[in-house]
Amino acid sequence: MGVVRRLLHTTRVIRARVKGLELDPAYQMTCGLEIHTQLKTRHKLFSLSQNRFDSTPNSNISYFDCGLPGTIPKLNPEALLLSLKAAVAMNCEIATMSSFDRKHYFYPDQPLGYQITQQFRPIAKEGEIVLRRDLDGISEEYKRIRIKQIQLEQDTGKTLYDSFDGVIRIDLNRANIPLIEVVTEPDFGSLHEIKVFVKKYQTLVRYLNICSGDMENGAIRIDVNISVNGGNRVEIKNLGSTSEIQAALESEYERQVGLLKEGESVEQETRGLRGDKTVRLRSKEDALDYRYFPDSELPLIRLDPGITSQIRNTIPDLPDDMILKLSSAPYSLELRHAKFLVQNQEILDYYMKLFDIVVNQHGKEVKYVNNWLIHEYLGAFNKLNILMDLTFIPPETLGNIVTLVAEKEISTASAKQLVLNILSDPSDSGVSITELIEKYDLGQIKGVSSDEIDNAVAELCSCIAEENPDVIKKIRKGKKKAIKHLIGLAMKESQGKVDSTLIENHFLAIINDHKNNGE
Ligand SMILES: Nc1ncnc2c1ncn2[C@@H]1O[C@H](COP(=O)(O)OP(=O)(O)OP(=O)(O)O)[C@@H](O)[C@H]1O
Ligand SMILES: [Mg+2]
Ligand SMILES: [Mg+2]
Repeated sequence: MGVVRRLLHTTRVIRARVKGLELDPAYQMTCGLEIHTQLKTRHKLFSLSQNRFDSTPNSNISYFDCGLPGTIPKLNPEALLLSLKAAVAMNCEIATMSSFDRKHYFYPDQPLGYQITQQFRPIAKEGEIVLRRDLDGISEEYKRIRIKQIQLEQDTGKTLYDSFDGVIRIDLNRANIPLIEVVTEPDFGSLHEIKVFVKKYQTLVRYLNICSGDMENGAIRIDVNISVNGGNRVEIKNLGSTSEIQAALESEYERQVGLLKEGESVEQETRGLRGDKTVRLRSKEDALDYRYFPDSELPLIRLDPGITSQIRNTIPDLPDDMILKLSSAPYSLELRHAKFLVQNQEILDYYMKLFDIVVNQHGKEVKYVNNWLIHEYLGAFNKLNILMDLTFIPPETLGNIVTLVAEKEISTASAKQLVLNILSDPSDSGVSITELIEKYDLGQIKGVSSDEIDNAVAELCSCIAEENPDVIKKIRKGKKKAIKHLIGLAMKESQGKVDSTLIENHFLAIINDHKNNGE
């Protein structure tokens, strides 16, 4: 449902998102991001516990996740593979030799007393994500956001502060879930660029099946670093939505500009977002404070020098290439629809199958595929207010229906009705289309000559026109869209069995006639 709403209201949502932080040209803002991304593996990073976010607290843990002495980490190769896919997709240089380090700090949800991460030799560095005016709506033609590095690391557990009457509880289900931390260079100059980047990053990781991409359950969490006019950077930790990023940037930019206007300097520190204001958590630790040192229990990761091209062969066209491909021939989708499909893999797969059936196998025009999938089928879920589930009408069945429409075996109105009927009555799902057409009496009128149909439609249309003189007047005065109302009435009377273009032509003739008569 959500996706359909998102599609049908795209322009409105984008407009709402663009407004925000107003920058003072005398105070230039510079930002960089650290993006913690949970990898979609079956198991955790260094143990065999399951990687899921929806279990009862402390039910998905092993001795290693709890930090019990004597347990030893073993790297999950699936996590390594996903981090490499991310690296290749961001055009990074993959390290043929990387290693793990311990980052020491005390926190109750991190029982080992350190986090295993990659401080000295990360898995990948020096990549980029390119923002584009045509696809991302930025003001410059291209804007390159450099990726400084990608490191593979463990997530921590969760400290639960609320709901226990002043008692703090710890849930270790999240401890040791694999993450990549993607660190950008400080290349962002506006909130809009950050929002566009985050959206693009989310699409990329979802599309490659690296991460669920859901910010609402913490699969992506972002630290924003911000400085003004070359001053110290302040890091705002753990932002879980674009609106939190917006609030953090607005509040922090205003705070730093305020300090500079008073002639004071900005201290390098770590802050958090409370409500819509940033608050100080601590002064920024130096690498020294963490006592980083190599993890002696984990061997080096050595990779074949040909690894980049091997991984590249396993990943499909990247989202931008796919969007460009879908918005040109033979697919010819509107740009916003192409983007929507790339953001929703399941619908994209469905589209490709439907395209194959309707265009390749039955030789019909692509407009039938584009219109029937996006407006009619997806729109029908919206209309009936039911959760989107593409299995209701498999692509083969919708392909059949669409082909029948293209061949004028059934009218558009009948086919729309058929789609709605199948969605409203799931027992129809298994029944053949021919039987359904019969069951609902939706076929075109057979055994009657086209002249006879034409005469009947002419009569019907003039009756309707006579009963609705106000509408006819409106149309004559230039409100051309009002003709839809008349067509709707005629379709209803004819139970959708007559082609709507035929009805429209008759009404146009009547309207012109009225005009000619000077009425
Ligand atoms: N002058 C600056 N203004 C704003 N952001 C900056 C500036 N210089 C660096 N940054 C950003 O600060 C971030 C530094 O992240 P990095 O992970 O390298 O170090 P860290 O924050 O010290 O480490 P961690 O928080 O992981 O312990 C990057 O996103 C980078 O783009
Ligand atoms: Mg970092
Ligand atoms: Mg940081």
